[in-house]
Amino acid sequence: MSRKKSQKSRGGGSSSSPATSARNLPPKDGARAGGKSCSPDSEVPVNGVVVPGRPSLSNSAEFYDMAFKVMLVGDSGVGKTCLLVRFKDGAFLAGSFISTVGIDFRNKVLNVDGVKVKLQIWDTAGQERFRSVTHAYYRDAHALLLLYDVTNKTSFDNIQAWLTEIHEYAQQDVVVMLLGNKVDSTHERVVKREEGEKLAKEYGVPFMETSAKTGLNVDLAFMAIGKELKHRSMKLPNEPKFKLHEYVRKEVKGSGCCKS
Ligand SMILES: Nc1nc2c(ncn2[C@@H]2O[C@H](COP(=O)(O)OP(=O)(O)OP(=O)(O)O)[C@@H](O)[C@H]2O)c(=O)[nH]1
Repeated sequence: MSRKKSQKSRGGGSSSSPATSARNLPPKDGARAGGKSCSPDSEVPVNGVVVPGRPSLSNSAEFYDMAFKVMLVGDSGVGKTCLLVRFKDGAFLAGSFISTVGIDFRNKVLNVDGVKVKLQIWDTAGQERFRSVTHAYYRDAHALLLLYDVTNKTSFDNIQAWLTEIHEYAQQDVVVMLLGNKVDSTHERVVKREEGEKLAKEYGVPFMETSAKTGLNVDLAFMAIGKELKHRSMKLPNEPKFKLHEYVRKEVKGSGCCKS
């Protein structure tokens, strides 16, 4: 599958403008990027967790102890690619919006309490026409970051439909986190933080507002997922149970504050 993006106007929704150009993305780990090898590292899934048989090298040539698959989902234009690029490269892809075609992944190894946790992060296309492609990837996902755009009410209204889709296609115990992105756009905001919080509470999922532009809460979102997955898979006898909701509540920063 190609990871080229088709250019389209801003404003979200699921229009399907024809492809005109590819975005000048930084190099990616995913196989679909520039003809690099597509197969993830030689890892053996054990109880759904990808555990290397020996200290392993990831695509990004970093050792890790355990690996998990994380998917970014949500309407087209909510900022999934930008969130991933911010997390992976610490950069923001400003300029014209070029929509993802299909699906692609990038790796990042996090140090979670002394354990090297590799997140293989799949960036999906939000456009309706790619839905059947992304459905196939839900099954293997350990965590899903579900995004809406705080400046786009439709993307927020569609969260319910995304959750229904997740319940239909993902594993029952998949970790889901709701993210309200683009909080830097204060003047264009149409979805209040309280609305996001209420919806997340209704569905029992952790919630935070993020900005791929400023970096607000971006590292935190992935670290929270990494911590939850690591604790689930290790379950050390003397270790207190990790409480994802509590961790997020404690660590999250408000949009008026600082960078993550
Ligand atoms: N102000 C602001 N703009 C953002 C932010 N994140 C993304 N954008 C902009 O929103 C547009 C869409 O971002 P993408 O990351 O391509 O959106 P996407 O969810 O990957 O879209 P699809 O690939 O179509 O699914 C781009 O013009 C970005 O520059 C953010 O945090 N703040």
